[in-house]
Amino acid sequence: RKRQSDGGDDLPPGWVKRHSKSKNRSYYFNTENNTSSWDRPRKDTSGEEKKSEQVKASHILIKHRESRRPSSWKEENITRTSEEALEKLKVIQRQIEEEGIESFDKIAQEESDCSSAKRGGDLGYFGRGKMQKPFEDAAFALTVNEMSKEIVSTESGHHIILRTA
Ligand SMILES: Cn1nc(-c2ccccc2)cc1C(=O)N[C@H](Cc1nc2ccccc2[nH]1)C(=O)O
Repeated sequence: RKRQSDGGDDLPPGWVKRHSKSKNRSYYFNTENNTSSWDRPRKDTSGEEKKSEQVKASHILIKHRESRRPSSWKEENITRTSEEALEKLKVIQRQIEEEGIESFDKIAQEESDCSSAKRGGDLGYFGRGKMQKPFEDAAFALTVNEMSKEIVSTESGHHIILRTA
């Protein structure tokens, strides 16, 4: 039997690449339903098997001088350093841990440098591919009503995240 030259690693499940002696060319055979095709079957890219899952999250963002946009509703020109922003967010995080998760909304309104502050930091629902990757990965790793233990850093600054749905 001919070894699969391409390893068949990007063929959909069940499909193997074979060689037709009579036609002297490759063809594809599906060992699950015994169908064959001259054309290489494509992986299902409709994404139906990809989870179209969404999460809902709120966050508190503290920006710094190297933030992508070092300005916010709170401060026209943000000059604190990244380290100072981190320290400021750690204090906020401890305050929420002491006061309880229900204080997140109020504290976000007062402290967050994101324009979502006016909504208690609520960003609404989002799927993968929408937010900056470190933020997305952290948000999708949380369970509902869980607040990120680690501070998450993106090009916008430093965040704490609360997943709400
Ligand atoms: C993603 N997003 N949603 C809102 C928002 C949502 C609801 C109501 C008002 C604003 C603001 C933003 C946004 O990007 N804000 C940026 C800051 C920022 N950068 C982020 C990176 C990841 C997640 C949220 C983030 N927010 C800004 O104000 O400079």
